[in-house]
Amino acid sequence: MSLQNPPVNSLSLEFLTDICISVEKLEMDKTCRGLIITSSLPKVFSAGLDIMEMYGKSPERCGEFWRAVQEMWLKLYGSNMVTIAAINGSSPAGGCLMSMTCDYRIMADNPRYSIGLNETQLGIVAPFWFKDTMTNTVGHRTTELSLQLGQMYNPAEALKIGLVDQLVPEDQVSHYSHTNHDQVTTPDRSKSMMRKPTIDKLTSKREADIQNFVSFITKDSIQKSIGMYLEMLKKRKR
Ligand SMILES: CCCCCCCC/C=C\CC(=O)SCCNC(=O)CCNC(=O)[C@H](O)C(C)(C)COP(=O)(O)OP(=O)(O)OC[C@H]1O[C@@H](n2cnc3c(N)ncnc32)[C@H](O)[C@@H]1OP(=O)(O)O
Repeated sequence: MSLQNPPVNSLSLEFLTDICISVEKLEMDKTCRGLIITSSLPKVFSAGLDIMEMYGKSPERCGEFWRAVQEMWLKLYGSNMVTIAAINGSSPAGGCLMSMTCDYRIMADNPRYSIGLNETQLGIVAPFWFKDTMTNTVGHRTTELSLQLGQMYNPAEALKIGLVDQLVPEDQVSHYSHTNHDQVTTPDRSKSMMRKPTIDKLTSKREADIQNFVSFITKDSIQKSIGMYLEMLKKRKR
């Protein structure tokens, strides 16, 4: 599955819906042995959630958006397929979350790229299931530090903390993803055994999580923080 939503593969409601439909189709296809997620765009795997979906939108629309974010996570984290993230560019926040849903992460060894949960930089606290996914990937202490600082990691740092499993030359990300994928035939029961408690936690609190998100994100103070962050993103370009 090659992500293609220019300019930066931000995860809008529409794009998330497309991703969910694609994953569902693959999941039902008996001939499909697994999934490699990568990006069709240069330099960016995914810029994470589309910030415009969280800025100046109605509570109803925010709720619909958040349900789609949850759905993407539930489908990928709970997938019966062998999943590999071929991270061929930067992958902040929701992009990092998406790659952490996979069984294995291969990243392009380019020091210009970064990966991590940077929500704190937007004045936002990462939701509990973002936090849980990271804890399951890199452990409690590293997650605590990482979330408190909104830390982004270059590929070497990401490898060191176990946020990614392998670094490869930029032009060989696809090759190595396929080679690794071929070595694994089918996920055994240990995958669902390890992930079930985390999945059940969100499933049982899904509606409350949507309500929390909507009331948090529509607060004036949070809207102001997001507005300032958007301004900063645009200024950085000039
Ligand atoms: C109680 C519970 C409450 C829970 C609330 C929690 C909610 C969840 C919160 C966060 C999850 C997220 O995923 S938020 C998104 C975070 N993402 C980022 O901070 C990434 C920001 N982007 C970048 O760092 C860079 O754009 C990049 C490294 C990804 C790519 O850099 P590049 O130089 O190639 O591109 P530009 O920076 O020039 O960007 C091009 C263009 O795209 C716009 N842009 C970038 N990222 C986003 C985004 N995530 N959403 C929407 N738009 C984005 C950027 O502003 C540029 O736009 P213009 O061309 O119009 O200037």
